Amino acid sequence: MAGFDDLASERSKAQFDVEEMKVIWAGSRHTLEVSDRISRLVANDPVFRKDTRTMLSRKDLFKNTLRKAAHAWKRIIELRLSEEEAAELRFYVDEPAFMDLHWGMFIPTIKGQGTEEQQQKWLPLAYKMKIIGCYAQTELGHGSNVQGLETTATFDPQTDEFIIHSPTLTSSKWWPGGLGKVSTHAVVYGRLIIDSKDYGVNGFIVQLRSLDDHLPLPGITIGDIGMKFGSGAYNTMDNGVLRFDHVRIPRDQMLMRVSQVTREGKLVQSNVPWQLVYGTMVYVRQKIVSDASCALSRAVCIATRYSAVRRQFGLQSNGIETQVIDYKTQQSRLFPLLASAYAFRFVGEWLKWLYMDVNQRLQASDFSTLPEAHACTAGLKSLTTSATADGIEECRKLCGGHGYLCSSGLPELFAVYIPACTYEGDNIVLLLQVARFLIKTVSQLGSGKEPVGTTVYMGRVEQLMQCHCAVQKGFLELSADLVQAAVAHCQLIVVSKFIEKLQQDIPGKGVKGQLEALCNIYALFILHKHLGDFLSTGCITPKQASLANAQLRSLYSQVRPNAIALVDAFNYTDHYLSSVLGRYDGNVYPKLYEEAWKDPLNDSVVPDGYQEYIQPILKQQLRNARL
Ligand SMILES: CCCCCCCCCC/C=C\CCCCCCCCCC(=O)SCCNC(=O)CCNC(=O)[C@H](O)C(C)(C)COP(=O)(O)OP(=O)(O)OC[C@H]1O[C@@H](n2cnc3c(N)ncnc32)[C@H](O)[C@@H]1OP(=O)(O)O
Ligand SMILES: Cc1cc2nc3c(=O)[nH]c(=O)nc-3n(C[C@H](O)[C@H](O)[C@H](O)COP(=O)(O)OP(=O)(O)OC[C@H]3O[C@@H](n4cnc5c(N)ncnc54)[C@H](O)[C@@H]3O)c2cc1C
Repeated sequence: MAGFDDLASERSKAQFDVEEMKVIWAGSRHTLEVSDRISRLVANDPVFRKDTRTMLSRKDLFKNTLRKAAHAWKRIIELRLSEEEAAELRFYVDEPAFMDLHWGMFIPTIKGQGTEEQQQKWLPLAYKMKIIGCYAQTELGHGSNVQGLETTATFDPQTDEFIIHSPTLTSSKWWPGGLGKVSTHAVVYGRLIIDSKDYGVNGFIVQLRSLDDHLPLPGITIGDIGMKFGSGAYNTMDNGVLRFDHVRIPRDQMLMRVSQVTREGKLVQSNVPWQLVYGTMVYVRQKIVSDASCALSRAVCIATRYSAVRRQFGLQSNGIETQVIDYKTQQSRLFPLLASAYAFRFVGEWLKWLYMDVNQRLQASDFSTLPEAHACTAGLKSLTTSATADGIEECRKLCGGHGYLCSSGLPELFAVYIPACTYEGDNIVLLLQVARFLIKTVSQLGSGKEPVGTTVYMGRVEQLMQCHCAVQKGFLELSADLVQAAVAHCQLIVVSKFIEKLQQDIPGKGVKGQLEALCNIYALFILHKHLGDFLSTGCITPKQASLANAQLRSLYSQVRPNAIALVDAFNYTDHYLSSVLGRYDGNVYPKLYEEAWKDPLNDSVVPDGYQEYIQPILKQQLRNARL
């Protein structure tokens, strides 16, 4: 079989130990073992099939999502899976659902912003799934501007309660995942009001639905906000709308690690920075960076395997056409994405360490690295999600027409992924946060502090910042330029962390050599993409730019024989890839043909509606012709 032989031949060319690269990609032998075992568990369970998703109605799609979530939970209990294994199971089930927000936001918020007593009360309920929570911050009128939220939480000293209320239409909670149909509770962000004084935004635990009949509690109006982009995609998630009509909660349901309200209605600030109220967003942003490397690697795996199977033009002496992966244009589009997937994987590993380090410091009341953690998580979330969304679309185009079929897996992957550029912080708004951090850093440079990083990339950031700061105009006036400097800063971090990864012990024949090539491809590709910055800031000369481009082309030739092995190292099952084009065996054409006939439109030879609407036209034309 053509495709199968092509991939088998490609795999025989590998110049490095793929099994060792699998360990590097997974992070450790243990993580690889868990990931491999759980991915196969999911792939072999018929309940977790994904091929019907785009053909179901919204209600059937959502019911099936609930069925999968219940089955996942049952398997977690039956098999006594650890939280690590359960998270892997959620990853390979590969379907946005309320569980993401319950485990990924509701629980971390209580852990990060609740007192010890509040954690002891609420976490056991949440861990045992006796309650299901969501993160209700965004409103119809405000998402980026958290300090602009309108929901109120007014303290009533008479009854020792907070009154939660939606004073305007725009104060309706809007978007929270899991809110629309499933969650029984929410962490609700609202304005703390005591004696008519507004003390800004805090988090409050509010029960939304009865634990008996799941009906909304008194004063609660709640529902789904409607269909979103694509047919399957994120429509497995019940993003919801929620309004409060003077709903009362006990005082002890305000999350009080950052600020406390006493029985007398006095606000007491604890010794932690108020920004901890934003702490969950930092946590999720660092997870989103890891998710970006997964989504991009998935698209690159599909496009790389297909590029090795697809032959077009270029008849060779043996009468066979040329593999499209051999075209330099295909390589110049595909290999930087392959390098980016590895780069984002390693910067995601570092960011996870940074987040854990910040949290350990917080335990010791050391808040010194919180600003850097915010800037890094915000900036890298923005950079990696934008590059990944664009990269998935590029992979679709790299697969030609077949990339546009749902059976390629790429349209669905794109539709599910692209909200990552918006949720957890609009990417431009987050880059502006990085710009603010850079301005502060540059202003401190006079105090003898030296920036660290690779010379050319560091010089680009410094020069971009100096130019902008030197102009001494207002932040808003310069914001479009400052975003450019923020991107440069984040790209510096990605390159630096890739270089640091290469300085670690990397076992396996040829593994380090391949990673060095990918690191150089990423660095030179970004340099080429932003050549104007590097030249205008004098970081490199035109001659150096030309040499860099030549080196990039040479690196593509170095990666070419290893491309299939480099994507095999992601160790994705065909079930997870869910792509006829990205099959491990390369058996593309027979499977494409087979998939086509599964479409419901082919259930009947003559389609519904033909006799009713089209045949009369033809008959009328025939009658006219005889007249
Ligand atoms: C056993 C079973 C297990 C089953 C397994 C399941 C496992 C599942 C795991 C899944 C894990 C994760 C899921 C990943 C997928 C996620 C799915 C989608 C989720 C989407 C959720 C959301 O979208 S939630 C809402 C997000 N909203 C935002 O991000 C809002 C963006 N806006 C802001 O962040 C802020 O408003 C702002 C930063 C833009 C502005 O802040 P502000 O208005 O306060 O003004 P300033 O800019 O002046 O900031 C004031 C100072 O505060 C500092 N700051 C700001 N933000 C932070 C922060 N986050 N942390 C720390 N510090 C911050 C800022 O720097 C200023 O400081 P100074 O300069 O010193 O004054
Ligand atoms: C799929 C999905 C899931 C979500 N899940 C949740 C959830 O579980 N919980 C939750 O609370 N929220 C959730 N959200 C909401 C999400 O967090 C917000 O949509 C996001 O924070 C962006 O805010 P916004 O929608 O108000 O956009 P806006 O901020 O209104 O952005 C609109 C445009 O204005 C620009 N803009 C805004 N402010 C500035 C500025 N200061 N300077 C320059 N440009 C600016 C933006 O760049 C953008 O181009 C979800 C959203 C999506 C799409």
